[in-house]
Amino acid sequence: MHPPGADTVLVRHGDLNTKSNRVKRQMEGLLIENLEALLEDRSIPGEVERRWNRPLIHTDEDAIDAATKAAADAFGVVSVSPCVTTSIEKARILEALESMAEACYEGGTFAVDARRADKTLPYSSEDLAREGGTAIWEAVEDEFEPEVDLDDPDLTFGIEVREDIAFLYLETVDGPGGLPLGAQEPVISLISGGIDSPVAAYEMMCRGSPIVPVYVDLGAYGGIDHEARAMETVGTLSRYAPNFDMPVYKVPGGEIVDLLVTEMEQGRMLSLRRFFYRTAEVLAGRVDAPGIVTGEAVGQKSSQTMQNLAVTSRATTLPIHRPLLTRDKQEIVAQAREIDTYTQSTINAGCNRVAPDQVETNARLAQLLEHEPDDLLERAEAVAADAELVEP
Ligand SMILES: Nc1ncnc2c1ncn2[C@@H]1O[C@H](COP(=O)(O)OP(=O)(O)OP(=O)(O)O)[C@@H](O)[C@H]1O
Repeated sequence: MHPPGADTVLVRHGDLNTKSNRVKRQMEGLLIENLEALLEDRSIPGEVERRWNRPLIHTDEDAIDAATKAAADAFGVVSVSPCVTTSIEKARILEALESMAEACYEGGTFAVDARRADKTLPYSSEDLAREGGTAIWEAVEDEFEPEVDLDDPDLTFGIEVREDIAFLYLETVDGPGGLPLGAQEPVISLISGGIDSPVAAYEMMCRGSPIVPVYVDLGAYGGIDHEARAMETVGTLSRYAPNFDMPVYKVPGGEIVDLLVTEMEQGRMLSLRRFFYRTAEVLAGRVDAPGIVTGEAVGQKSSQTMQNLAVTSRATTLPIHRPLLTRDKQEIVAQAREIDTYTQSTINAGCNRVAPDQVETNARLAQLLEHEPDDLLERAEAVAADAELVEP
């Protein structure tokens, strides 16, 4: 809930505070560009201002909720609050609290959470909290029986006093945290369109790495819905980063999958992963990406046992990042719902089964190479060269 008249979004970032001043300023600049792009993409009126170390979005009350949501979608943002602002005079702050209480308090417990940046002010945070609490109480006591609960209040009146302006708010919306997108090098993101890989890609974006999505077309083993699923999830991810182009490299993998299915029984799924990684490595060279990200998690599938991951990873010299490595499926599903990729990921893609009846859970590279087509990785390089770029 925003207070009446709210026209400013206070944006808080976390990890940037551990950086040197120079890096911090550079990353704040990126965050501001990303916030501006999100506002523009969603047609939300607003100006982003860099003040102290907090970006502020100035907008109008009609757009405040949409601006709050957009800011909470920006990577690097820890939390945001839609605020009214006043001068830093204590009397003005108390008046604003009274008005907020009259308009928004509907009974139940409340608390005041006050902070001030300037320690030379003639009042302390405790003064503000105590006197603010009294002001709120007196504003509503005729109509309600107000009760203060500092541990688990129904409504928190937030006050943040900076050098020359005070922000007042009733709501703090969590952002994804991490670093602003663009703060790190890009990463090749192997996207199948299933539940896991879009979440893994999102996690890398959250650490500042733009993703370069790669989808391997499985030919007769995939199908039109399989591809649509992958493209749509990338489309959803790109809405978090409208100022970053995210065309998908579509790799024609049908012939190779067919070859693996007809020529290999034991270890087929592992060779398929090796094919994916080598393809990703070739494309990484093209876009100067120093790593690959996948949605794999230890033990989630037979191809993802510790031993199998060790063997498949040998197909590339690039690091393979697996942000979901230790996550439970339930947790991944919950995150997919939160970031809005779940529905697309669960479209029935009707793909034909590539997995053999007998799965390998404890592969050794030497044995796998005995069964794998000799030229698999060269073939992977050739099809990667034929990849076409598709807009999601
Ligand atoms: N057709 C594909 N194109 C590109 N990458 C793929 C494709 N299929 C799988 N991958 C990549 O390989 C990883 C492992 O795939 P696999 O199907 O074994 O696992 P998964 O855990 O079900 O992943 P997902 O839910 O993302 O499909 C995926 O997370 C993804 O990064």
